Amino acid sequence: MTAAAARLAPAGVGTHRLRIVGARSEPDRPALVAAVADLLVALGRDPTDAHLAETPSRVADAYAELLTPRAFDLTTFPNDEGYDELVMARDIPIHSLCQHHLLPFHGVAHVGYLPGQRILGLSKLARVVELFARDLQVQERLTQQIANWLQDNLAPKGVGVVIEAEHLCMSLRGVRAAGARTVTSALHGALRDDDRSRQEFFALAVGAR
Ligand SMILES: Nc1nc2c(ncn2[C@@H]2O[C@H](COP(=O)(O)OP(=O)(O)OP(=O)(O)O)[C@@H](O)[C@H]2O)c(=O)[nH]1
Ligand SMILES: [Zn+2]
Repeated sequence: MTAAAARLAPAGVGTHRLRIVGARSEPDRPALVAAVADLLVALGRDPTDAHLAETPSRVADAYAELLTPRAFDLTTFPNDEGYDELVMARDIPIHSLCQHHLLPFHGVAHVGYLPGQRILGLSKLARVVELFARDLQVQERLTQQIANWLQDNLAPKGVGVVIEAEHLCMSLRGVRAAGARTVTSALHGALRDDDRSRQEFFALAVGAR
């Protein structure tokens, strides 16, 4: 998925930076523009209408933006003080596109880890969420990808991810269960295997509301 195939050395001194670039193929813009123009015609609309004339290119740009994660530096620092409690970023806004209906799902992600030899720049937790959310997704895979990636690239003692999201395909159409939120989780290391750490993670992630 990313250029971060090289695992960050878990030990070592100083600040480490690893450039992360989403490696997904770029959408074919001309094909996308033509497809949206066809969609408008199929919907019985006049594509020369002043409001619709530029819609195919706007929609193409919108999809390209929604499906392209921003590149970032994965910055880590030595855990000099041996901090050994959870680091938790709660309520990270998350937006993605449902793979089944191409409609948005959105909500919040709670991402935590138990540091090993290095700690992560805090903003990077939200950046890793975006790295995988800007894709055609199902919520279960998205949750696992974030947890797996952090486990592989940060080598912490444990990682936990919870996502709470509303799927517009479930609220606007179909079953029309407006307000229903789907909750998924993925755990690694001590957050999966150690009962106390696991309970603490879930208490911090979802218990405090
Ligand atoms: N597991 C999972 N299912 C999802 C996700 N997003 C959407 N879906 C579901 O994908 C399913 C597709 O089912 P289908 O029966 O083929 O589609 P449909 O006829 O449009 O289904 P309804 O939404 O029930 O009208 C639906 O139940 C959606 O709610 C997701 O992130 N994870
Ligand atoms: Zn859907």
